[in-house]
Amino acid sequence: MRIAVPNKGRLHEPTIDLLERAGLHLENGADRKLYADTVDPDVSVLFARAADIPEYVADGAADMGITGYDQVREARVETVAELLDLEFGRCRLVLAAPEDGDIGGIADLEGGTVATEFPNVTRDFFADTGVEPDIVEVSGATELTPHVEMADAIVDITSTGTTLRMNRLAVVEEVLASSVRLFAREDVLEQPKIEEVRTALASVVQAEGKRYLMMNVPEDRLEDVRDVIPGMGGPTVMDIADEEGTDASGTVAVHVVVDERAVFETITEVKQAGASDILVTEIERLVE
Ligand SMILES: Nc1ncnc2c1ncn2[C@@H]1O[C@H](COP(=O)(O)OP(=O)(O)OP(=O)(O)O)[C@@H](O)[C@H]1O
Ligand SMILES: O=P(O)(O)OC[C@H]1O[C@H](OP(=O)(O)OP(=O)(O)O)[C@H](O)[C@@H]1O
Ligand SMILES: [Mg+2]
Repeated sequence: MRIAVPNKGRLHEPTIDLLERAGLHLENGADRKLYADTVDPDVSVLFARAADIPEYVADGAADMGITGYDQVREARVETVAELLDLEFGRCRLVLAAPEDGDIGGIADLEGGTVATEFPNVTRDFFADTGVEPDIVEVSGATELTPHVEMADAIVDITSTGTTLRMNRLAVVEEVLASSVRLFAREDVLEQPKIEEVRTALASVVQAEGKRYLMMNVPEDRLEDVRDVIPGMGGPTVMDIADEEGTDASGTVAVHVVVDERAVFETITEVKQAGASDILVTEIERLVE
């Protein structure tokens, strides 16, 4: 089983990091080779350009792929299926035009020109609108084209909006929302390894933004503590043995997974409800 992953650019590092955290440590691949092995003898990695990955998977050079949804859509591959949203590399493809120009809406582009690195996505977008501008494919610096009379508008990636602003361009319409996805070729979907890899990566995504809380609670305050815990699926409650090894301590240990954003409030509330010795830890993986 081979996974194609970005060889450079902004998706490379986070993708490698995700594989590592999922337990798929890379081996023999640190020196910018084309392939790397992983600790799992049945899983190897192929490094490719983010834009080429969907095609590599469709053609059989790899079985699974990790790249932006925008690239999957642009490649128009029909034989791959999405398995998982990896929830990083979030960005939008937008139709944008000069702030002070005459393009205020899609209709203003009839007979006009749109420059983009994503001609297929752009064509599909306009096909639904009934407006038919010329589409010019460029391979970078798309934001400059409206200022050198090459195009009336562009379809390009934005996330913080800085690049658009710097080039005095304003969003006319959103074309596509993207994030990085795990996908596989349809003819290998039934292979058990695919599900193993999906589960491992999903466990990392699941753990992101979650914290593990442990605390001691007097048995007679347990209900009060339980009432203020927002945990997923309810807390785990365990007896604590006292010095003689019997469980007569009257105290229980409560463990719970909570959303990172709820940690601060939860600590205050469980403390008021009688909990003590509260411990907060990160979660590496969470297999559901
Ligand atoms: N500003 C951004 N914020 C978030 N995600 C982005 C941003 N720019 C690009 N991406 C995502 O990363 C993918 C690859 O972009 P990146 O810039 O890393 O590669 P690239 O420009 O194709 O690299 P290269 O051309 O050097 O191979 C995009 O298809 C998109 O999914
Ligand atoms: O909304 P922003 O946060 O400004 O991000 C948008 C920019 O990010 C990407 O470029 P990147 O930085 O990857 O450079 P590249 O053109 O070399 O790929 C994209 O092509 C935009 O130009
Ligand atoms: Mg880029």
